[in-house]
Amino acid sequence: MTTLSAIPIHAAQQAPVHGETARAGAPEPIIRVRDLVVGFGSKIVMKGLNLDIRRGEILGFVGPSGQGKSVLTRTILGLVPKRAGTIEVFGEDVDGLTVARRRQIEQRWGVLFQQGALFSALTVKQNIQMPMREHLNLSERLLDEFARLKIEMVGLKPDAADKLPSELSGGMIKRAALARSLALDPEILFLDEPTSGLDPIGAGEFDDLVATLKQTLGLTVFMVTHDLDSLYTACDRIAALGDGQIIAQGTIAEMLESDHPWLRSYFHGKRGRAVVPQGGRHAQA
Ligand SMILES: Nc1ncnc2c1ncn2[C@@H]1O[C@H](COP(=O)(O)OP(=O)(O)OP(=O)(O)O)[C@@H](O)[C@H]1O
Repeated sequence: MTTLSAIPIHAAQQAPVHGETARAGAPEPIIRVRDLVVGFGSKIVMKGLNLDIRRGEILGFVGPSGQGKSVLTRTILGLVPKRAGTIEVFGEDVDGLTVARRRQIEQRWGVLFQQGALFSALTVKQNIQMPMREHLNLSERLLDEFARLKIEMVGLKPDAADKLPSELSGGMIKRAALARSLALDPEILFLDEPTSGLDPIGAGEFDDLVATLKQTLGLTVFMVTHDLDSLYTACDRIAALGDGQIIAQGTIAEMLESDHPWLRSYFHGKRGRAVVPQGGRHAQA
């Protein structure tokens, strides 16, 4: 690593923010959702949901299809309006934020949406640099150096920098999109089904990468997933959504003990049973 690689973008570019708590001493949880109600027309998707995302954890978020996992993510990100309830991010109620403060907070999270979302006309390097250009005022030399670091961080070869998304495999696209979500050195990563579309080996490698990044960068990760392997190998805790509320949360061991019918069929059904013997790397976290 070069000396430059040790410089966090935050330190170089972002002035301390009023009321900011230092990263190491921040209060838990990093995100706190209370009594959340979200709906579209007459359809109510969140019915008084409560959830904490704790600093430094990988929280796997599961639940039947169409129950609102993506909607919750998008609501926390401010992309879907809520009807009631509170969302606190980094200890601040998002309802009270000024536009400028909101923008500062948005720089502290990275998002990897399910539909990849790399710009097809831009190279990997240009994709990664896009959030940096939008939020930071860096020289071209620093932009190139930071993009190079992000590419290295996600395990892509340096020559991926100048490739277009169409020249990459599915796994490489996921890694490039992850590199872009890390562009601003976020504290939280939101991953929406990050291993969907990957073969089991590629998915396992991606899970390992996320777990490694969590350790090395001190990230908090909120991961929407249907992937049982991810729950066993990467997640510290799991929260399950059902009928607009959290029906259970805890370690994989605790989820396995749940009597809830959906959780029983999810974890103890045919696919769940197939995964159990190979899992457990993080089961006792
Ligand atoms: N913009 C929208 N307008 C109307 N309804 C919406 C909108 N976004 C989501 N919904 C509805 O909200 C519900 C929850 O959708 P969501 O995509 O969050 O489910 P999910 O749990 O992530 O599903 P999956 O596991 O299949 O990805 C669905 O019934 C969906 O049709």
